[in-house]
Parts: sequence; C-alpha cells; structure tokens
Amino acid sequence: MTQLTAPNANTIADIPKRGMPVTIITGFLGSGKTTLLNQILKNKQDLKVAVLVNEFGDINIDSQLLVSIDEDMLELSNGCICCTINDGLVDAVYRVLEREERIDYLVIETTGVADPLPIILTFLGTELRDLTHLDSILTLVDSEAFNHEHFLSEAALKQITYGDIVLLNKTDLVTQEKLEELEAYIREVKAGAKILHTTYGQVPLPLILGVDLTPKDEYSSLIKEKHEHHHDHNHEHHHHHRHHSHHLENDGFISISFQSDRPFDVHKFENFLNEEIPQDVFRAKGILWFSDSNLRHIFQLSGPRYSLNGDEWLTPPKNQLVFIGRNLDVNKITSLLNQCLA
Ligand SMILES: Nc1nc2c(ncn2[C@@H]2O[C@H](COP(=O)(O)OP(=O)(O)OP(=O)(O)O)[C@@H](O)[C@H]2O)c(=O)[nH]1
Repeated sequence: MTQLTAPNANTIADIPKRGMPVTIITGFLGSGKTTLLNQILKNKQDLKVAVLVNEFGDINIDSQLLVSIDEDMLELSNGCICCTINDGLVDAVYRVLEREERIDYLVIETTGVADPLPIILTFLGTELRDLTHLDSILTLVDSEAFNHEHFLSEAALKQITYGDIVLLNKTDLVTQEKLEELEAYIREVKAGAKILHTTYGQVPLPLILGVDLTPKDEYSSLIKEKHEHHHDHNHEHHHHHRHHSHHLENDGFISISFQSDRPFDVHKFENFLNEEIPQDVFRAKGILWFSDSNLRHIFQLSGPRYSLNGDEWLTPPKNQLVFIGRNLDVNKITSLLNQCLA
C-alpha cells in the first residue's frame, strides 16, 4: 500500500555517506519487527540494504521469513543481543563493513526482549563510531497487546525510552480510543516522541530511514561511564548490565525450540493450539509441515492470536518451531508436540 513514489526513492538513495548509516529496529515480542523489516526490503528499491538479525533461541526462524533478501546481505547472531554485545554484534557489523559489494545501509533487528541501550552505546562508544552513523532507533509497539505494565518487562519500557521513532503498529486491531490512550501513555514515558501509526509496518521509507534522529549528545555521559567502567572491571563480562539495565535473564523470558523431520497431523496440531498450549506461551513462530499438505506453513502466534499461512517449500520439508514465554516447561511442550506428529 505504501509504495514509494519516485521522488521519495531519490531521498533515500541520496543518504549522505558519513559512515554506514544504521537503523536499529526494536520492540517487544511479536510487535511487528520482522514485518517492518520485510516492508523495508520490499520497498527499498535500489538502496543496498544489509540486514543483521538477532534471534532469541537456537533456530533461525526470522531469517527464513524475510522476503527478497540475498543470503549474502544477511548476518545472524543468536542469543540476547545485549549479552553478546561486545563480540557478536561488533563482529557481525565488521563482516558487513568488509563486504566487497556496495552496501548503503544496515538495518538491525533486535530480539523482542533486548534493552536497546547497550546496542546504542556499542555504536556510539566503540570503534564503530567512526565507521558507522547511527541514524535512528525504531520502536515497534503492538497497539493491541501493550499495557501500562508493559508485560512486566524492563526491556519493553527501555525500548520506548530509547526509541527515536515509536511506531504504534497493529492499528487494525484497536479502536481509535485505545490508540489515543496508548499514545498519551507513550508521551508520558517519552516526552516529545515522534509517533507513527502503522498496520503491518507499512510506512513510507523516507519517514524512517536516513532521518538522523538519534540524539548522540544525550548518550555521551553514558559512554564515558561505560569506558571507565570497562577499565575498572574488564574481566567481568556482564557488569555493564548492572549499570544500564536491571533485567535478569531477559526479564524471565526463555525460548524453547522444537524440530522434527516428521510431519504434524494438522488436526492434532490445531487441537494443541486450541486446547493444550500452556498459558505461559507468550509468543511462538515456526515453519510447519503437515502430513496432508504440500505447502510450507508459516505459523505465528502472538498473545491470543495465531495464524497459519501456506506457501511453497524451497527446501526439504521439516518442522521448526520456537516458543517464548516465562516459566515454560520444556518437557511438557516437547511431549505435547511429539504427540502432534502424524
Ligand atoms: N493484525 C495485524 N497483525 C500484524 C501486524 N503487524 C504484524 N502482525 C502480525 O503479528 C505477528 C508478529 O509479527 P512479527 O513481525 O513476526 O513480530 P516480531 O516483532 O518480529 O516478533 P519477534 O521476533 O518474535 O519479537 C505476525 O503474525 C504478523 O503477521 C498488524 O499491523 N496487524
């Protein structure tokens, strides 16, 4: 729907070269980060966009859900990005910078439970400062699911605090009244926030890329603090969390993976979703194979909603699923899924 018109396309293609521009996409579990990334990839036109996806869990589902991306424009890093920040992220950014082909722009999708601050400080406070240009932090908010308790997650609140642009996404699922209330809440958390309303992350790209909105000066005291801190305790890998974020193990969220080379029975799997799935599952996604179908099914579950959309297999079929939530019982979920196999 939001196809770029020609003049807009020129605007993004003309992004000045002051180090590679970087946009960080953050937002809580299921808020629409991968959906936005797909919009960017579909509408980027001639802009050469490299993508760095950080996933929570040990199967890479997100990267398989990205449209029209050359494998060599994609970098992956697993685990909580803020816990692997020093090595994983910097190394992945270096791999992008060292590519032979021209790359105009780097977009990073963080995990849904990441505090963006350590990522921001990595771009502003390490050698990456001279090689890249942090353009903006985009924060996706699920307008239907978001609440004042922000899922009891410190990370969810930080994502809004450090967002340069907050995209109130999934506007199709809420009333105008709810949207206004949410917007007022966001403004309370972050005065002067730039807020956009989106459905399926549809937004003209010139509004979100090449906007140069990250207020670098505001981070300078934190960068100094980080340096001094590192100097003092450089053997303690996790110390910076105590300073910048109090989250413990991703605010209690864990992820469970399931893979099988056997297909599911579609009726058993639907029964699992409707009757058996533990309440603690906050988010699930996967690529599914059903015994009576030739299609590759994309499975998405976010809060109370799920969807199964068919497309074609380009690889030998198999089942790959990830479940994310608090207090998940690995054995129980694994056994329920095993019972769904045909
Ligand atoms: N109704 C509706 N659904 C949406 C919208 N945007 C995204 N979704 C759906 O919400 C689900 C989650 O979207 P993703 O883009 O995968 O969310 P994410 O933030 O990448 O999720 P994680 O990587 O798990 O944190 C998918 O089923 C999307 O199709 C929207 O505007 N409206």
